[in-house]
Amino acid sequence: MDKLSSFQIYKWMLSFVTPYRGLLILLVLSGVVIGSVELAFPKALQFLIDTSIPSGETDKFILILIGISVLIFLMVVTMAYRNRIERKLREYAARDIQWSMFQHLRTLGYPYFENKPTGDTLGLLQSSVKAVQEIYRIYLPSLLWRSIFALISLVFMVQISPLLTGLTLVSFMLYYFVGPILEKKSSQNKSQAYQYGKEYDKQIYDSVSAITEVKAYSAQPWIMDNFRKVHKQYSKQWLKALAIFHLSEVFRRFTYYVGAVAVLLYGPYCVHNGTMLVGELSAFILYYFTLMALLTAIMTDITEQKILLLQGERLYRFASEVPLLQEPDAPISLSNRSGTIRFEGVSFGYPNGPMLLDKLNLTIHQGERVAIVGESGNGKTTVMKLLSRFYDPTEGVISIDGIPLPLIPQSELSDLIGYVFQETYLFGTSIQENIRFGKPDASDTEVQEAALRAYAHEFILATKDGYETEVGERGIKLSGGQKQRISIARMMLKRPAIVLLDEATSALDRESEMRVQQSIRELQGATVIAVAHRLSTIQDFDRILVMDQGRVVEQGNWQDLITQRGALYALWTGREYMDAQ
Ligand SMILES: Nc1ncnc2c1ncn2[C@@H]1O[C@H](COP(=O)(O)OP(=O)(O)OP(=O)(O)O)[C@@H](O)[C@H]1O
Repeated sequence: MDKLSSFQIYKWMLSFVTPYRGLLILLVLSGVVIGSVELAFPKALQFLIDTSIPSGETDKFILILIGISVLIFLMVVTMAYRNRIERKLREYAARDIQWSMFQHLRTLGYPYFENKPTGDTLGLLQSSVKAVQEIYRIYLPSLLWRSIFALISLVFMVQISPLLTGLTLVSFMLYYFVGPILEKKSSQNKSQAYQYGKEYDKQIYDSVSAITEVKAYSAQPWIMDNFRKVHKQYSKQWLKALAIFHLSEVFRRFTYYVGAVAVLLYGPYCVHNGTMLVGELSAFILYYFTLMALLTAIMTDITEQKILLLQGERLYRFASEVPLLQEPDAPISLSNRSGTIRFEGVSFGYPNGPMLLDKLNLTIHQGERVAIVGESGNGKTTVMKLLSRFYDPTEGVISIDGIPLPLIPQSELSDLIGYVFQETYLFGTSIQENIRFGKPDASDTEVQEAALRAYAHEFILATKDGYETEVGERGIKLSGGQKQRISIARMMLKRPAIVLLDEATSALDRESEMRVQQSIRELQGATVIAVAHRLSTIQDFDRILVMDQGRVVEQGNWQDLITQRGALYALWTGREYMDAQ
């Protein structure tokens, strides 16, 4: 993995602020106004001690006080204005980064989700985004105003005594010789602690999402044991990181007071030899303490931001992740027609995996009903995934109506295809909403018609609230067969031109399965491609493809292939017993 500099990451994080540079400029200007007024007080004190008191010119001092009162009023108004623009700036940037990450996640597509644990992605979109948002909400505004105040204080200090200013800054610079070493050590330890924290988040996610398995296997002690181990490492690492962090804090304070002692020793000497007035020294000391408080706070901000940079780096890497599948530059529209599907010399292997499909050639005509059969794990589902363009082939071309898939807009392809997956995912909402997912603008009647055709209507009516029944998280309150029928109803509602059924009826009883098969048969003009292990369900398909080792080794209708006594016959006789069950 390339090493990224903090500057690179910080620049990227700040890019979410640049669209609001107008607000940023206003924020800086208001900071200058507020800082100048606030820091005028030591100057007024200096005038009082050096000029007003010795000369007895109280009129002038009263005039100055009136002037300061006007400025204070101006400052209070500016403060209210500054708070408003600061709020806008930080909330806009925080909103934009969250939205941008979410949008990016969508473009990454299927391969990303299949290869990244969900816990990781959730952690990224929740904790990392939140951490980076703190930069806009806390650190950036405070760094801005602290830097402005520090600069103004420094200007006043130099104006009073450049020599004394140089002397105090030397003590501050002392921190830089030792501070960065401690800070680096601290952030390395915190980085390690974050890694353990990530692992901890992942374990929490896994234990919640696999609650059924945990219960069924009485795995609670095992889970708790793992938790304890990771949590122990996590808290130990944090304690270590914090210890080093506090050591650097102590050292910073030490340098702070070294400077103060230098001012207290050298300042009176300057007054004594007449190079400085008492009022000037008093004002200088006030400016010095203000400046040091600001500089040390800036240092703390920078150190704390460094820790957030680790989260920023995770997000930056995520944002730089190039989608495996790109939208076409010059798309060709299919206009919702399907046509002939062709696989020409298609080879494919999953990233970092062995080759699965080996120069596969396949033609499926519009309206044809084709079943793909074969031993488990030999690539049947993969053929469906490639046709849906979840992945691109390593070699060869897949086309619909002569147009290669990469040239078809992804949204059109999704509209064209209705995929009923091996595992049904239901959202934790009502049955109705879960079916409507297939066509968001469908009427209630359309939803019910789709449910009827998926042979789901009757069981839905038998549930407590009918179509309004909540299915629980991931549909936990429904049986496997019920979930499958809802998933089929979704597809029926969508009425796609190409229907992909991956073991879509495997959890149904015989009667439900026959009814659903009949409805699928009635899908006018649709091309149907089905993967099935229960061979009895595909006997009336127009064509059966038998796959072995990434190739189609046999194809034809049921009768011909069984008579031929080849690969299908071998599968059939091997599975007769299973089918009879
Ligand atoms: N996302 C993935 N990353 C890596 N390997 C994968 C991925 N998905 C599937 N595989 C592997 O690819 C091979 C083929 O999987 P596929 O799901 O296409 O088989 P299948 O013929 O449909 O199996 P089954 O009949 O059991 O559903 C399997 O060995 C599987 O482990």
